[in-house]
Amino acid sequence: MEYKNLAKLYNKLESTTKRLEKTDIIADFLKKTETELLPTVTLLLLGRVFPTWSEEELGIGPKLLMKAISIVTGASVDEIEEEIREQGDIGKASEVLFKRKSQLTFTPHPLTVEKVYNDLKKLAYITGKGAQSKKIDILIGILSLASPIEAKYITRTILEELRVGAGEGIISDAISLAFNIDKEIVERAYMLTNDLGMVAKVAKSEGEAGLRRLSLEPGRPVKPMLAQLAESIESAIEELGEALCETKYDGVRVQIHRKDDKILIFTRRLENISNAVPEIIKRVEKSLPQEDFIVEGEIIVNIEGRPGSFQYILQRVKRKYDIEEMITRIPLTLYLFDILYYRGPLIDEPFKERRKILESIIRPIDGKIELSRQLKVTTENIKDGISLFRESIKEGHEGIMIKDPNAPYIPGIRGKKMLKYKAEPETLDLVVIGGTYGKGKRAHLIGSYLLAARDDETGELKTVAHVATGLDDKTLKELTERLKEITIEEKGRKIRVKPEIIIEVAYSEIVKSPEYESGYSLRFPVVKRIRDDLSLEDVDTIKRIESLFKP
Ligand SMILES: Nc1ncnc2c1ncn2[C@@H]1O[C@H](COP(=O)(O)OP(=O)(O)OP(=O)(O)O)[C@@H](O)[C@H]1O
Repeated sequence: MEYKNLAKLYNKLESTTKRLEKTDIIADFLKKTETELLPTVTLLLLGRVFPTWSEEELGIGPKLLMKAISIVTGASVDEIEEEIREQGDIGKASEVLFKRKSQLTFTPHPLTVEKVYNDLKKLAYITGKGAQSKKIDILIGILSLASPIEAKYITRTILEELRVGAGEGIISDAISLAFNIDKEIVERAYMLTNDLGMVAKVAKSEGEAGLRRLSLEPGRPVKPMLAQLAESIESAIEELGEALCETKYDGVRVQIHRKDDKILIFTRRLENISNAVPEIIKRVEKSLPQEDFIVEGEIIVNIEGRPGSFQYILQRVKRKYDIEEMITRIPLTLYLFDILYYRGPLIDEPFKERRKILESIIRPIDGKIELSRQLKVTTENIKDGISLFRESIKEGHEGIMIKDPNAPYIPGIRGKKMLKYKAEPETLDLVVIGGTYGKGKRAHLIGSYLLAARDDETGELKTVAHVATGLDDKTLKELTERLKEITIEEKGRKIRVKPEIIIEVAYSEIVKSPEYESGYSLRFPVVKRIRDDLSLEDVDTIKRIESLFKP
């Protein structure tokens, strides 16, 4: 397929903000796409080259891309930066620069979707000496064949900021419309496989029956079921009638898969961290059966029997070297709390049954791999739930989870079947999209950060607040360096950055505000921590902010 067709599709999508129109446009396109190409087209529509759970990353920053654009168009890097400032993003700037160039040159070969996709994929595998120049060569190879409109979307794809407002929800609806299959069936197939490309392909080639056959598979991570905040322990238990309450451990959520002899550990953003925590793999091997399974739990830092700070755990899961040393320096405990697969999928089983299965197959190892502490609480013994909360806090944990014993496991959904109650007030996970350099002595530091939330409908990022408190000087320096790397626009003291750093913020109150694109803002926002364990998809949505807003 010619890439021109995809570029035209992106352009059409950008010209409307209406969800239904976008769905129609995509459905039409998917119908016309050959079956084999559907997985590629679906990924590119999402603005990605690799699925979210893949370990591969494009790894191209704005600076490298600008260099390639400069070579292809003849414009200097300063001119490109100027154009980005003027147009507001690298895509539009490239379109303008390529238009200027194309008045001088003539493109002989049309670019194909396959070429763009395959060449971009190659970028992830180039490492070592001379990597930068090899990467530039590939970028030049693609861009020198691109027309202005193609350049607009290729550059945006490379920087992972496609901005055409086609999120997973819209694409899932479009698949249902294109191939005339019930929305719920498409959604469920996506929920179980986590692969919209495969869903599109099966929908087209095998229809509804094919989608119904798709299921959970050990080795392929699924999105975790998320929790809502409980107003109070009492109200949560009264609403559920009966609940299974558990200690809420503050670490990293992991989904552990055993497929044949291989054990894989994924984080909540479905990142594969198996190599970083070999001791956990060994313990899982020892204490769970030698059969395929998917279990879930929380890994926490255990300093002589007390939970250690969340920041330590990030040092462990992000680590790529000196792992053996880290095992003794930062010891970990795994608490298992759910099971999704064992001798077949279990997600439709009620939680109490899943827990029984988990209990029946695990051989706990004290302080190394354990079951989450759990207690059955009904309206008759609410005080026991409250005691569990108090004890958990006293021991240094975060609070408790309050779970519906009869609920199935619903991947990727934040619902009322699993509630959390914490000692500290709720926080928001927001992405940094800009910043402001300080003045005087602090002119070299970015001291204030512009934060955005996600629009659930379109996937667009919308501003919510500036935050300037809560960071120590060391973190401020580190963050400044990281933001410099991903700066895409600079105007005076203000910068715009590629959205990738996620910050957890506490606040005193959510208020309505016309000043920010989301329509809301935060009073007294304070940075709690940097959440390198989250991805853009985990950024809180405007809907969530709305639900936390108390008029
Ligand atoms: N016993 C437990 N059962 C379920 N989840 C638990 C348990 N202990 C700790 N957790 C953690 O609590 C999280 C549930 O809260 P939520 O789904 O809202 O995630 P979150 O957005 O990361 O919230 P938070 O920032 O409060 O952890 C789970 O993702 C998991 O990481």
